Amino acid sequence: MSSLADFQNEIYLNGLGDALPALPTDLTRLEELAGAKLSAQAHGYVAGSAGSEATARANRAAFDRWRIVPRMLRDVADRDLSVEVLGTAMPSPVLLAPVGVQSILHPDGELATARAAAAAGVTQIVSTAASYEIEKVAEAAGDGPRWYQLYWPKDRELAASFLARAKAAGYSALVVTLDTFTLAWRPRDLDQAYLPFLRGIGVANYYTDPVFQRAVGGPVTEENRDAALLHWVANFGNPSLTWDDLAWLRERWDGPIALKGIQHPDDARKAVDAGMDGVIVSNHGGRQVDGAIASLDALPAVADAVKGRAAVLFDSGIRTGSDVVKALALGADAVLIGRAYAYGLALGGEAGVRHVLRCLQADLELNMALSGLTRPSEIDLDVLVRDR
Ligand SMILES: Cc1cc2nc3c(=O)[nH]c(=O)nc-3n(C[C@H](O)[C@H](O)[C@H](O)COP(=O)(O)O)c2cc1C
Ligand SMILES: O=C(O)C(=O)c1ccccc1
Repeated sequence: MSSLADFQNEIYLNGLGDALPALPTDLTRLEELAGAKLSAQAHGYVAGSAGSEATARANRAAFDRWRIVPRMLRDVADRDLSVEVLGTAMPSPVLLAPVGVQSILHPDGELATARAAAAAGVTQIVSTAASYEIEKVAEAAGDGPRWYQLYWPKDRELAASFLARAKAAGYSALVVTLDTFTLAWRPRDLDQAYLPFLRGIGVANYYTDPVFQRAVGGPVTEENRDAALLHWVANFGNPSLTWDDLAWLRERWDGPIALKGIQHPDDARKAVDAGMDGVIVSNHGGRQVDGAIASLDALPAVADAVKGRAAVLFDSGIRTGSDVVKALALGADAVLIGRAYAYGLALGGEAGVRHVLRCLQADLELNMALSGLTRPSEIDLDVLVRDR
């Protein structure tokens, strides 16, 4: 019996703002509140997307074109939202997407997120561009489930070092992000000439790495700081990678691997052919290709192409429980949230992320139960109609 929905009664009985953070329970309202709290630069970085932000808007609009058709009298008393994805047990089909540079949101950054995720048993995907070293994030997570997200650097030795460190620190699965070998045209950041890395945020996992240090002639200090930054810029991404390069990765990581940024069914098939265990249907929250298809619209064809052969995860635009139901109905096994928890972190640190997780999971369970659904495995296309 799931207890994720108990949060609803807890709020009614005790209220928000006493023991619980006084944050809205409608997670779509967090962005605006975070805007009032964060610097214009940090808010622009997180809330912003690529170009005219057409894809970011399309991501949200796509959810609105589907409607859930609730079913009655189905005995939904016994509910269980738990799933297992890539060998990891989860209380619900919700994970925390890799979000780098979290110290621009809150001084405790990924450490606060790790504590909140671990307390909920929710899987945190930790970015190569985290503001804290992945070993320290792992320590904050304790027994909490964690996956590692690789930004595949040009230097193969550095990539190998990242993988070895992630393995040693207990990250159980690998997520390889393909859609961001370089940052897109992002007007909000360009207009403010703002990049976290130029301020030394998001480079901790590079600067403390022995392979990186060898390349810049020792530990990064005041003296070689500019050289280190140039080396980071030159190495962050590799635009010349092809599908053939995945064999190298497959040989060096013995756990599950998922490719993030898949939008075309042929790419999903190629991922399976290359021995990958999962795909993450994502357009990076609209932050990369402006004018790209809404991620939800890309999901059904990708799921059709590989379902049963690979885990299908989804992100870009998830804000509510009904969004999760729709993504699962359209073929996802689980979803990732990005900005939703990033704003929680900005507004309330660890408690803010915990709040977001509790709200989203309670909303999801109630939405499912009231629709006649007790388990994620019951959610399929029959649950939805296209809104005309
Ligand atoms: C501030 C910010 C930083 C991000 N950093 C990373 C990252 O380091 N690695 C990565 O794979 N994706 C990164 N993403 C993309 C997220 O993993 C995810 O794909 C996206 O946020 C999903 O869309 P949503 O924000 O609408 O949930 C980032 C997103 C944001 C908003
Ligand atoms: O901003 C992003 O979307 C992103 O993915 C990223 C890339 C490098 C470092 C930090 C975040």
